Amino acid sequence: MEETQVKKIPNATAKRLPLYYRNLKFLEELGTCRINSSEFSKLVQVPSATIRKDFSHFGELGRSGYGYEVSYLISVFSQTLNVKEVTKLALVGAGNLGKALLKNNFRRNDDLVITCAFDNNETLSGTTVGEIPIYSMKELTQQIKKRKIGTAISTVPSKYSQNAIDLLVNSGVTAILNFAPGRVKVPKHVHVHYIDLTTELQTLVYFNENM
Ligand SMILES: NC(=O)c1ccc[n+]([C@@H]2O[C@H](COP(=O)([O-])OP(=O)(O)OC[C@H]3O[C@@H](n4cnc5c(N)ncnc54)[C@H](O)[C@@H]3O)[C@@H](O)[C@H]2O)c1
Repeated sequence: MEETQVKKIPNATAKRLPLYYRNLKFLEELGTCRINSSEFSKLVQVPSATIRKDFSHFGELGRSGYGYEVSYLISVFSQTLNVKEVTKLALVGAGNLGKALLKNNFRRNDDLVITCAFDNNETLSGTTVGEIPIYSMKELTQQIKKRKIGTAISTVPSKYSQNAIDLLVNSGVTAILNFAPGRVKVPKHVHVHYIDLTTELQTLVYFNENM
């Protein structure tokens, strides 16, 4: 996100920020993407002119006639309030590598957390790794939507990963970290990053032997 030009915020505005933030998170939970100042005014019980004035201290946050993007307001206000936005992730393919990632669960990074996993091996469904539940693939769409997850990790072997990734994409996931080397097809709005440990190691060995 671009740095927003924030001037010194008046105390009265700063005091209202937590109220705005709490209600924006509430709107986000409801799936509201955009809101104008008069709608927001009814929710927070602050005059819309005050809201517009308050928001103006953070630069150009919205457009007249269009309103404000809820997610953008949240990201700007969370910086000022120093609130950490946690990215919730899903994992598909709870095999050897998948379980290792679930056990680790980015414990050194508070901003990333795997909250659920999926596997087509029915014997894994209903089990947990630490506190992370493993669901069957039949439950994937419902869980991803309910948890509002946009980013997933796939540790499904290449041979089967297209199926798993199609289901993720059809459930609303737009960013995927794929540990299987086989290339998958996704729509343009979806980003896939590949982590190929074999290639990384071969490159390392090459440099070790030739440099
Ligand atoms: N294990 C490692 O150290 C390691 C390291 C680097 C890369 N990889 C790559 O990661 C991938 C997984 O490796 P692994 O060792 O964990 O394999 P694994 O066989 O232990 O696990 C794969 C899991 O995927 C599940 N699965 C298969 N098809 C599925 C589908 N269509 N939908 C949902 N789940 C499905 C299986 O039930 C299984 O639990 C491979 O492509 C491998 O090359 C593994």
